Amino acid sequence: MNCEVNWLHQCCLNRNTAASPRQLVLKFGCSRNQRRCNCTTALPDPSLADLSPCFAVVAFHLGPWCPLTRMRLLSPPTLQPLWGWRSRSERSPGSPHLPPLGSASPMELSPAVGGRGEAGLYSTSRHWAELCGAGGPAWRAALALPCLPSSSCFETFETFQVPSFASEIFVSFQFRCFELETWLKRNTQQNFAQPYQISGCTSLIPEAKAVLDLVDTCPKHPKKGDFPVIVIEGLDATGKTTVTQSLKESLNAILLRSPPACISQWRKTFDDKPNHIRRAFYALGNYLVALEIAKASIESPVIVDRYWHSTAAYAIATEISGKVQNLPPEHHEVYQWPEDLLKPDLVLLLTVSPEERIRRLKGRGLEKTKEETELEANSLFREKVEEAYKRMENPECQEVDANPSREEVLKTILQLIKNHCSS
Ligand SMILES: Nc1ncnc2c1ncn2[C@@H]1O[C@H](COP(=O)(O)OP(=O)(O)OP(=O)(O)O)[C@@H](O)[C@H]1O
Ligand SMILES: Nc1ccn([C@H]2C[C@H](O)[C@@H](COP(=O)(O)O)O2)c(=O)n1
Repeated sequence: MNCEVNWLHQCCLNRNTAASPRQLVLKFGCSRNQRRCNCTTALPDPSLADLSPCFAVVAFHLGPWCPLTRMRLLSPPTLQPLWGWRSRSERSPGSPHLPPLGSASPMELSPAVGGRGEAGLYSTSRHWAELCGAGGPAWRAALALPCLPSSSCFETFETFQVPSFASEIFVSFQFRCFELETWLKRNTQQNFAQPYQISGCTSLIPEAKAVLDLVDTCPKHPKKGDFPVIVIEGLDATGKTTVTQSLKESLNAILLRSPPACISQWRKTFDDKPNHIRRAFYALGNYLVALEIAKASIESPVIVDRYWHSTAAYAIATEISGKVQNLPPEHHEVYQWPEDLLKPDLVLLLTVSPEERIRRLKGRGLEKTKEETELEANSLFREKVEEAYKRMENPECQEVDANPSREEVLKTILQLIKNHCSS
């Protein structure tokens, strides 16, 4: 089964989509007062997110003198690659200089005030993860002059003269995305969807092959049996494990979880990979658990601890920066269930107040995952995950107030199941 996770590209929707549909804007400016240069990138076109694996790089060509201090700037070669970008979610090991895509942040050019510059857009025929895989600063080495113009790795798309600070103006370079896309395709022979498929990284991550081999053994479109399939969703520590265990006993049900046991030994490996690869793993996990659901639901009711909605809600919340309002609008296709994935009969979303969740997390005292730490620290992220859950459609998530006692929550859920599944 070639389970693509291309839909996740949609999660890379940028807030400014409507404003400027197909333009990539790089804005450079120098300010005498601030004594530093700024570079702002905006990536208003979601389809451009596909290009990020062949990420573009802006290099800054510093002039030799600072007119303010009359000090010599950097010694030649003066072309200093200072900026790169990639998918917003990908963190760059070893590169504190690469802020998340779409964010505005000062370039580290303080000592170079006044330098005339040259900005360039470059591409790489290699995937970001591959460049970073070597231990972090590999991308820097790959960018360093004189390899830029001649490198097989990087090619120049276009370069621009950036005026000196004295003009105190900001310059915008607008690349027409269509041209950029065409150019990159021609020059890199990349299929942009490829890096988003787990198959694209089997040479980098041996476990990916093992996961794909397993998925290949799955029949396509497995059918659900006659017994109900109930999924329990929610943020961590909302009580999913507690509820699913109790439901198992009360309903004499089979309890499954996604990702399923057959791939859980590789979970740690993928949790440490760039987000899109990690997500591909979880997406495949859902397809594998679907097979288990199909078999189990022939024999008895099935309870599933997390399923597709988890993968989608966390992915959307990770990819969308800023406020909850930046989430794709309701009914957007990112909230739709994948056509080829077995659908459950009922999805229940456990919600608890932030205070109660923290109480429960503390009470549990287990080792936290990277994301759990983020969830704890970042209430905005948590809100976005929960809001994304609530926007899911077909099947939607039915919210359950899980603040009350274990017994009360179980009673509510059993009643919901009875109402839903007996009709
Ligand atoms: N209704 C409840 N009232 C009080 N405490 C609860 C309730 N439900 C669960 N807990 C406690 O809260 C903690 C978290 O519960 P649980 O492990 O079931 O959450 P979870 O959603 O499965 O978490 P995760 O997704 O991180 O595995 C546990 O210590 C559990 O005993
Ligand atoms: N089907 C799934 C299951 C889990 N995830 C991700 C979402 C979170 O990052 C993390 C939570 O898992 P837990 O600690 O509750 O086991 O795993 C997913 O994307 N898809």
